[in-house]
Order: sequence, then structure tokens, then C-alpha cells
Amino acid sequence: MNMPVKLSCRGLWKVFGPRPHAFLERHDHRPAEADFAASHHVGAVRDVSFDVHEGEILVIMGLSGSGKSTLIRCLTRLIEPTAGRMEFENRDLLKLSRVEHLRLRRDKLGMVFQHFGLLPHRTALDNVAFPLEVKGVDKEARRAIARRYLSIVGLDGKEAFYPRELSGGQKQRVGIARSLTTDPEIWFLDEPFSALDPLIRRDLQDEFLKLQKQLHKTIIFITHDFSEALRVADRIAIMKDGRIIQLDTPENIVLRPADGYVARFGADTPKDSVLSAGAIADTALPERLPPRRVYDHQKLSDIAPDMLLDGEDRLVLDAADLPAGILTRRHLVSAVFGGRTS
Ligand SMILES: Nc1ncnc2c1ncn2[C@@H]1O[C@H](COP(=O)(O)OP(=O)(O)OP(=O)(O)O)[C@@H](O)[C@H]1O
Repeated sequence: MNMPVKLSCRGLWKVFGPRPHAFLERHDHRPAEADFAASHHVGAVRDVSFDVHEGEILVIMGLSGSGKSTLIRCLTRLIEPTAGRMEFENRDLLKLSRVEHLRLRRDKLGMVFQHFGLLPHRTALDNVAFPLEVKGVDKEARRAIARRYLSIVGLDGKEAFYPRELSGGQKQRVGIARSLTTDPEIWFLDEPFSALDPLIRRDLQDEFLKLQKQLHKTIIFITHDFSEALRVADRIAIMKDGRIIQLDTPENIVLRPADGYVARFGADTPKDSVLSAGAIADTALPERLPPRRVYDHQKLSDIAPDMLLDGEDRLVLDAADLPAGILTRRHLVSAVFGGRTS
């Protein structure tokens, strides 16, 4: 990935218990499982390191209790990590003063949580405008901005509604609009759609992806729903017992899982829903290029029906519309029906 790193963490730990710092020191930052239990400490986040690149959606995924929320709360410094380093735009986050950090959180970070957290006695418009009010933006200006974001999330006409008059999906959209008003540099979403029923959830995922196409935010998105992770992620970090077990593209998580825990998430996922044309294209271009084209990011599940019907190869184009390879019918059939692809 060529984009600059926006946020990074190295060797991040969050230990809960009576003496977390002393505990980590005593065990040389490598406590064994038995050490935690013996001293009544919990290793909620254990030696986590990763980079998030500008414009990327990094999904953090794992079973309940694997440490996702604790990790995101450390990254936003709602809680203090026990050890490790975090950098935001190459600035050492843990060296910022409390005031500097509050300013950073207010101006550069956006957060959306699963329980909408709207103010019940304020209209949708004034809920969305709230962060701007905190920043001291005057009433007319903040309402104009809030109106624009309500419109972006599809809530035109609902400006004067109170939270109790909105559906769950609409409330979540208000939350999303509110978190965007300050134009955050990095956007944290902690299970943003999990309180919603499956159909609305899918709609909001689609809208979220559309929104991201316009806004190009750097996003850390938490979910415990693997199909949601596959839909929205550029890369997925799989957590277990506080550690990141694998951080990889959705394709590799499904096709090349690091261990049985990761494999279980992908076990029910049809291969063609994660494999893209670019992943199996033959990069040696023939003299005569096939007339029909597909893009390298298109999933085989979208391409296969047409290709199987007409039986013709496809020219695979990259994002710059340049030829990246050929997708042959034989490759397609073996990828979709033949199990392994390489
Ligand atoms: N304040 C706390 N004190 C002690 N242990 C805690 C505290 N907060 C979290 N934990 C423990 O840390 C571990 C990770 O919890 P966390 O909430 O980060 O998991 P999660 O992956 O977000 O789970 P879920 O999907 O259920 O929200 C759990 O074992 C939890 O019990």
C-alpha cells in the first residue's frame, strides 16, 4: 500500500488489574497466560502493532472479549494504554499533554458507537451540530454544516425530529452525520450497525461505502460480524485474546488463514465472494486482447454469471484503466468451483 501511514501503534498493551505496569515489567513485557491468572491481571490488548494508511478502512474483528473495544479505546485514548507507542501523523500520541490530546480528539478524530448516544432533548439537526457548538462555531454556520451532513446521510426533512421520533437506522445516521461534522482525519466506528436489523444493516453498510467513496476517510471499523468485515474492509485484523493473529486483505484471510481460529471465520464464505479478478488474472497479455473488460477489483461472484454464459475471456483493467491481465474462463471455473486457486 502506497498511501502514507496515518496512525500506527507498536507493542501496545492494556492490562487491567491491581498493578498493570509492575506486572508487565516483572515479566519483561512477555507474560505467559498462567502469569495473568496467577496475579489477577487481564491482558485485554497484548503487544499489538499495526499501521493504518490514509484513506484505508481497517476492520478489527474478533469474538466477544477478544479486545476490540479496549484497543479502540486505547487508540482514542479514552483509556491509557499500559505500554507501547502510538503515532498519529508521525506525532507521538502518548507524549501529548491532556489539553493537546483533547484538542486532537475534538478536531481530528471522529467516533461512532453502537448505541447512538444522541441527546434526547435535541432535534436531529441540533444533535448533529453539537460538536460544532462545543468548538464555538456560531449558530447559523453550525446549522448549515449540520444540514449538509444530514442530507449526505439521507435524512433531508428529518432535521426537526427528536431521537424518539426516529428509527434505529435513522438514529445511527444522525450519529454518523454528527461524527462527520468536524471533518475528522481518522474515523473510529465501534460496531456502528450492530444494533440494527439485518436488512437495515446492509443498507447502511452500502451507504457507508458510498460515503467513503466521497470522503476518503481513514477508518478503523470494529465488528464481530465477518460478512460485514468482508464487505467494508480494505484489510482485516483478526484479534484473539488481546492479540492480532492475522492482519491481511479479506482475500488472504479467507484463502490463506494463519490458523484454525481465523479459518473458522472464513469457513462458510464462498471463495468467489472474496476473490477479485485481479487476484487470479494471467498477467501475460496475448497479442489480441479480448473485447470484453472487467476491473481488477471486481469480485468473481459478480463476473462469473456473465462469463459462464458467454464463455469469453475478459481483459482485466486496473484502476487507471490500463490492462493488468487476462481472466480466462478456465481460471474462473477453477477458482469458483475448484477450491484452491494457486
Ligand atoms: N475495565 C476492565 N477491567 C477488567 N477487565 C476488563 C475491563 N474492560 C475489559 N476487560 C476485559 O478485557 C477483555 C477484552 O474486552 P473488550 O471489551 O475489549 O472485548 P471486545 O472484543 O470488544 O468484546 P465485545 O465484542 O463483547 O464488545 C475481556 O476479557 C474483558 O473482560
